[in-house]
Amino acid sequence: MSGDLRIGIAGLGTVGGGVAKLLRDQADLLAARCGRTIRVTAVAARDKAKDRGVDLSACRWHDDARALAGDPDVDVVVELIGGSDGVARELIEAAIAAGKPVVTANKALLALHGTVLAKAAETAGVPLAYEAAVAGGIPVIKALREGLAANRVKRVHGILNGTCNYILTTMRETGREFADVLADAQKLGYAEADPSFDVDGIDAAHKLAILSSVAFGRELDFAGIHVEGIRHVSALDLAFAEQLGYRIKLLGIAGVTDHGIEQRVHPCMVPLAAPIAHVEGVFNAVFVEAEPVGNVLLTGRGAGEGPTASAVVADILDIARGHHAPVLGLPPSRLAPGETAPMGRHYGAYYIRLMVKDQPGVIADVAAAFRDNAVSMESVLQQARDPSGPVPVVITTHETEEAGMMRAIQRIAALGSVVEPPRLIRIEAL
Ligand SMILES: NC(=O)c1ccc[n+]([C@@H]2O[C@H](COP(=O)([O-])OP(=O)(O)OC[C@H]3O[C@@H](n4cnc5c(N)ncnc54)[C@H](O)[C@@H]3O)[C@@H](O)[C@H]2O)c1
Ligand SMILES: N[C@@H](CCO)C(=O)O
Ligand code: NA
Repeated sequence: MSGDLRIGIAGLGTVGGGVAKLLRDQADLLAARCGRTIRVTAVAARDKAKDRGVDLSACRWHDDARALAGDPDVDVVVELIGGSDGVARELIEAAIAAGKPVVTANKALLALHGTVLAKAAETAGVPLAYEAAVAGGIPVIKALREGLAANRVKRVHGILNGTCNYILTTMRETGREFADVLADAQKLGYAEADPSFDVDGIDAAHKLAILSSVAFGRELDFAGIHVEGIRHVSALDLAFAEQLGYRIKLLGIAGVTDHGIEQRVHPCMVPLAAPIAHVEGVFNAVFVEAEPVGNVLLTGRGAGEGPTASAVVADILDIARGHHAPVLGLPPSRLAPGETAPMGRHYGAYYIRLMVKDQPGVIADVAAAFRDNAVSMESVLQQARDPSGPVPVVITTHETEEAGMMRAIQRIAALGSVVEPPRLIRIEAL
């Protein structure tokens, strides 16, 4: 493919608008870097009159985004609509069938259908590029698929959702409430169209499924991921964590274990000594442990117009240059099956937050429940906050056998002096 590279963009929202602006603003730099002029020739977007800060009046406007696949003036289809099925999926399938390269930022679609789409793209001999789908502007897919391709990856973990990291950071720094800070993240264009995907950990799990596939050479298995979100993390937990020398982060963790590949997304107590504890705001981070390279930490903005547009346009440049790596890092026939090992949380250290009545013997009852189930407590913090209300009590444990921990928690939850369900956050020694 030579001459001008003609782009069709579906979706002109936060990311699509940013891509159109970046292609306009950096046209000369991009042409110099790939030896071709890249121009937008067709778009499909709702609300044609909406001002996106870029003049697209010369483009062909399609009412049906799927028509971009058959548009003779489009060489590359860029899908920035979102959604794990429907038009986004049909557009990508039609583009591949038409022999057109595809660039997408759609982690939901790839997490659920990425293996099938990768096989279709490889069969058709066309690129399916998705750098923007994982960790926004951080080039983590290219790092794993190219820069680290000579390594065996043992574990990847990271902060994969900018909205949650922005919420946890801002709540801790300002004391503002969850709902208030989430509204900010939406205004800033960080959150998904349905923000429950962010706060319930689903978006991070979408990305972890893709990361795991590329890192460990296996088919995607989103359904196998253990997922918890951040709704139950309170301002109290954030303050206690700081006092105890931790930061609370929503982490995605995938690693090779003796019973297969484990994949999990949940809030974690991260020691302040760990670099990832200091990745704040909308920033993401991906920590790769591999041989022979050792540890690699990549960090950058994981959401927002500019960082995401940067990743989308990088994929367009690769296509302009004729770069074409296997979609998931390996030819589909070489991918291992995707099934995920059951959650191997047999041992772990935990932070437990209780809300108890201010009455004699409460701590003794709690301690007895832990003692009788062989759970070793490391620290106990009790701070009377509201004289008329329940008292927060925070306990951290040493590494302990999880079954005993769960028996102790059940016994504690049944105590008449415990007025709310105990809240647990796993302490991750990263
Ligand atoms: N916002 C981010 O920081 C970010 C980062 C990485 C990846 N993504 C992904 O990029 C994609 C787009 O995200 P966004 O933040 O730009 O969302 P958005 O809601 O701002 O934009 C999506 C746009 O697509 C339009 N649209 C929806 N259905 C359409 C259809 N059938 N035909 C034409 N237009 C249609 C909507 O009107 C909207 O303008 C999603 O898959 C998202 O998960 C977003
Ligand atoms: N809603 C996503 C956008 C980037 O994928 C996030 O907050 O990380
Ligand atoms: Na990325």
